[in-house]
Amino acid sequence: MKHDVAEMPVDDDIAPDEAAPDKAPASLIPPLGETAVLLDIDGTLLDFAPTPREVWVPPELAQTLRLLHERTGGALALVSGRSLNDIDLIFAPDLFPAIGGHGAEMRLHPDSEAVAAHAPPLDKELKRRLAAIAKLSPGILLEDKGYSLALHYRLAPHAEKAIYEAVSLIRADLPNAPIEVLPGKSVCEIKQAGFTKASGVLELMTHEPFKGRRPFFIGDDVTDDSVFAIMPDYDGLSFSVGRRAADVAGQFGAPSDVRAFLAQLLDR
Ligand SMILES: O=P(O)(O)OC[C@H]1O[C@H](O[C@H]2O[C@H](CO)[C@@H](O)[C@H](O)[C@H]2O)[C@H](O)[C@@H](O)[C@@H]1O
Repeated sequence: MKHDVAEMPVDDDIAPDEAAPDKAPASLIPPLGETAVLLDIDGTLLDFAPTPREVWVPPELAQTLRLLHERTGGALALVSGRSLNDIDLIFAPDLFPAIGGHGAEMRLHPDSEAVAAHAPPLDKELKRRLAAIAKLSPGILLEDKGYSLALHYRLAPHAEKAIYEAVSLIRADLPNAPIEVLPGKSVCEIKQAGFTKASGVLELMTHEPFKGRRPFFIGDDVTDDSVFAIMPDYDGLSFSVGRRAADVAGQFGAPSDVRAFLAQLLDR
């Protein structure tokens, strides 16, 4: 069966575009007191790991994020497909402002509760049917975020086609269900419709301390494209990682380059 273009999985081994600069000059970024720093997590700040729980936050990165958060007056946010709960476990003991679940959740200050939970949980019966897809092969991992379910196949790459076919069949049975399929890097995620990372950022930017600042966003995945597209609305900038995306001011080769760039912003 042919995948819908919008549902095609994403290759995370795409070679960086040789014609594009492989680094973003720190001089493009306004002084930190005027900037909002918006950062995707997996594949941008952190190297990919075989499973979602195996990622590692280098201590130098944690320190860089703490200092950037402080020097921007709190205007640093993680913008992730992960749930807020998961983000907090990964970066523990640090807490940062964050948009989680591709825009389903948002927290403006490290010590505040989530101010927006835009998504109801996925229908239980639907979730059961989707979860059964994991039985197609050993190595397929389920990640349940409540408002979405992710089927990870990094450990079972041969199962990619079968997963997308099984998801398509379930969707065909439920043409009116308010859900969408989000292809990611070695993951197929089925989420409630009606929110994206961009809708999360649009809301975030209406609140202090983000309001009125010039943001920059760094991301690697197709789910980050929606945020790249809205940065010009704020006179902001976007940078991609590992690929040349539309609307970006530059690109990084790998997460290690992003980490070095962020540290460099503190030295100016
Ligand atoms: O928006 P992001 O912060 O980039 O999050 C995207 C997804 O990241 C996680 O999955 C990905 O990273 C895992 C760890 O490296 C990797 O094993 C997996 O193959 C990747 O798809 C996370 O588990 C998802 O919930 C996020 O949506």
